[in-house]
Amino acid sequence: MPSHENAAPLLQVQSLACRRGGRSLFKGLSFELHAGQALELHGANGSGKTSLLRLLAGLMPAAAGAACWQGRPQDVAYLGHLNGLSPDLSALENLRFAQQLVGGDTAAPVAALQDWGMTALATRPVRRLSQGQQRRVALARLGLARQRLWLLDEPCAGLDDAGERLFDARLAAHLADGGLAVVATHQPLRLPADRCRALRLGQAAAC
Ligand SMILES: Nc1ncnc2c1ncn2[C@@H]1O[C@H](COP(=O)(O)OP(=O)(O)OP(=O)(O)O)[C@@H](O)[C@H]1O
Repeated sequence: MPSHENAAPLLQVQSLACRRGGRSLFKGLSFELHAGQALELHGANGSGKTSLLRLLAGLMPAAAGAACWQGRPQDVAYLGHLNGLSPDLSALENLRFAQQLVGGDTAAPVAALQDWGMTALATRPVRRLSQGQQRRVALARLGLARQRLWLLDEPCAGLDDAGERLFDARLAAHLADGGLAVVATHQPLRLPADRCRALRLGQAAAC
């Protein structure tokens, strides 16, 4: 990263190994990420992208090696395949609940839903939103806590073209603000080359 290249990396992964179901998914995995950088994770179904994100989020233990985050633990946001929204609450109620947990600007949930083109649907129960609309709500919530490290699993799943462009803009702004991201994706991220690196995990689709 131009302005952060000489700074110490904020995320350091050293010789990381992961086993699931008695099988080795990867081992000897090492990389570093600086402020303003994203790492895109590629690989076949079952190659271990979600597992790596869960390791980085501290949701499962590594078989060997270490992932060291230099920031505060609460500065890490994980968005998995599931959106983690309360289906009986509206989009706005979900975001207001999330905002109350972190404090800060009480107007932010309304603004976040507006940013994601969800104003007209803000008061509809989440269970009555489409998959793509629910993903938009989850991504709108992601920006509320202003966590520095984003761990995202197929963030654009279900999004239409306009939604993907919104995601591109939000991710670029997050990185420009000194944030970091590790993103499992089957599509290349549309980021400037100096912002983004790629890592491909081993083949495992039929394992
Ligand atoms: N709870 C579990 N217990 C045991 N093995 C699991 C569990 N969850 C996943 N696995 C196995 O771990 C391997 C890696 O799964 P993972 O979800 O990390 O892959 P992925 O690269 O994210 O796949 P996809 O592209 O399909 O989302 C798979 O072979 C899967 O069968």
